Amino acid sequence: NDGSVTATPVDAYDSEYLCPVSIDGQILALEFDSGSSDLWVFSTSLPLSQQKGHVIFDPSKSKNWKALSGYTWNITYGDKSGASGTVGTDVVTVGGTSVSGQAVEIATQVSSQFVSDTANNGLLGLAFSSINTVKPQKQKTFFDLAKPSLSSPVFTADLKHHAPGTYDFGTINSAKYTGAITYTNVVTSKGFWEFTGSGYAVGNGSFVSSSIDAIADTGTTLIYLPDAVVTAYYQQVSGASYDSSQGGYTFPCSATLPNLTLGIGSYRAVVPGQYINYSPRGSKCFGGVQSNTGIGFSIYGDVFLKSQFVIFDGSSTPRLGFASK
Ligand SMILES: O[C@H](COCc1ccccc1F)CN1CCCC1
Repeated sequence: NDGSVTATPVDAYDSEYLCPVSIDGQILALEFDSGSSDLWVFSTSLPLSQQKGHVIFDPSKSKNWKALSGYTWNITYGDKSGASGTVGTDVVTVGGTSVSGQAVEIATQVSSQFVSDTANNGLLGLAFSSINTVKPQKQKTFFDLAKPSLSSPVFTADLKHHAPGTYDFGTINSAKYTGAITYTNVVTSKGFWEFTGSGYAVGNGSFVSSSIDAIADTGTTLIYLPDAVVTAYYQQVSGASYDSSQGGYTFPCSATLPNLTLGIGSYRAVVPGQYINYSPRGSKCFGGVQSNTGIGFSIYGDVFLKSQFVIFDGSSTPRLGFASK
């Protein structure tokens, strides 16, 4: 049974998007993350100080809860945030899509970034199950468990700028995009939705062909690209500079930002310049495009994804589809 769920920006900067998820009737707002593969929740097993302000899952109140004795999980994300705990299974419903036997990872410890982000009550991972962190046996993602019941083994992301969007499971809603969908192959060896971009253009400048190894990551806020692209971009922004104290490129908040075009095959995905004015930071504004140095690949995060209609095709040959909207 196909489903559709609203993805609501957590703040005025679209720093993350949260979706309501039902765990045997207990509804929590979770961050859908195509860059990881664990479904974990704030729980009654956390210290009270870490529970404060969050919606808490209480397994003792769930009729369908089955503890997995001796199973544990421990995850560290790219931004060094993390969480860990124990595991059970339960019935998990997202929009109209319900799965039973879903591994629900109960947090017994979460890092300070999660404690302070009180709108976020956990994550629903949508990357490949190969990178699920549960031991002694890794567990399947919601998408993997839902696939057999979906009309087609896909989910789509229609995130929006400063507005609620949707994740759909099982169907590609042609009312949500314009023109043709361009598909590109995915490499799953790192467990991510990883693909090769074909190049970039800054503003009305000419397109530069170059292979960009990237992942499509709904759990990452910004776009992280090779230095050559990032310097070329901010050269077109008057007053822009790399500010090591802020950890990235900043510019005067009054600056006019050029569009950034990112190639996917022959398709040209246009990120509006205004999406790249991410947020005020100190006396300047912080850029939505930053360097991928230290990450090992590029990340097409929410600043990019919200400019597109994106198909995550989980068929036997996984691929990503992109269309304008
Ligand atoms: O940790 C991510 C952002 O990390 C970016 C990233 C992704 C993949 C590899 C290396 C990286 F730096 C954001 N969190 C994910 C879940 C909560 C927020």
